[in-house]
Amino acid sequence: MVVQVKSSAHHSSKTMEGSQQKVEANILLLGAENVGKSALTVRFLTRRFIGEYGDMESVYSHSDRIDGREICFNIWDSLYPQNCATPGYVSEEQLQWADGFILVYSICDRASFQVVRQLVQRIRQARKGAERAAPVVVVGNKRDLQHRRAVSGEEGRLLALAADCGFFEISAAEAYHGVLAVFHALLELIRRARALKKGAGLRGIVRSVSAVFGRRRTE
Ligand SMILES: Nc1nc2c(ncn2[C@@H]2O[C@H](COP(=O)(O)OP(=O)(O)OP(=O)(O)O)[C@@H](O)[C@H]2O)c(=O)[nH]1
Repeated sequence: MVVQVKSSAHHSSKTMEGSQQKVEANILLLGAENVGKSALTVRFLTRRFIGEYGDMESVYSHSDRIDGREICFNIWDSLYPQNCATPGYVSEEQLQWADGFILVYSICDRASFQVVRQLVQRIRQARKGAERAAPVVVVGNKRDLQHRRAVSGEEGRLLALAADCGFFEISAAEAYHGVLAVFHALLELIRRARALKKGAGLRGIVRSVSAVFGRRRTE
């Protein structure tokens, strides 16, 4: 697989959490064709919506200062394989690379929602037995197209809740702030997962999702 690196930033070294060193987060965007993965990525990187994005698979690096700390986002804007025979396909390389996942569907496209459902299962299965569940945020994009809605907000929310994922409905076309919230929420989940890595396991990441998304759980 050919992946373009769109900046000079390093992609391999993960710096230490808990110090003032730069924090690096590898974020993988997955989802069916045409759901707006590139639109989300470009919105986050440039604050702009440009309309047409081509079909290049790319990794971008983007540094930002959040809460006084420098964060380097490495963002892999993937292409879903055409005529894919494996539902919810994610390559081993992608699973190994990613610290966190943004799974995108279009609220106008029920088939794309099913792809996200399969992707959630695949990611959860792949990390089964790992000491922590992978941080995942599910995104219903194209919220501006209400008249063409095919997936309710409730369905998206339930899917995310059932799999302990974050959830947002946004419009990459209309606004920057929803896109920013998606990346920042995933970063927070990644940071908490790293902090909990030693010992807390799945219970810890479930609590993290609850904390970041304000969900109350009975134990
Ligand atoms: N109305 C509307 N259109 C959007 C939105 N986000 C993306 N689009 C449009 O949807 C189309 C597909 O967007 P892309 O970002 O290329 O989607 P993608 O998931 O990267 O597509 P692939 O490259 O095929 O995987 C483009 O025409 C975008 O302009 C949105 O929030 N609202």
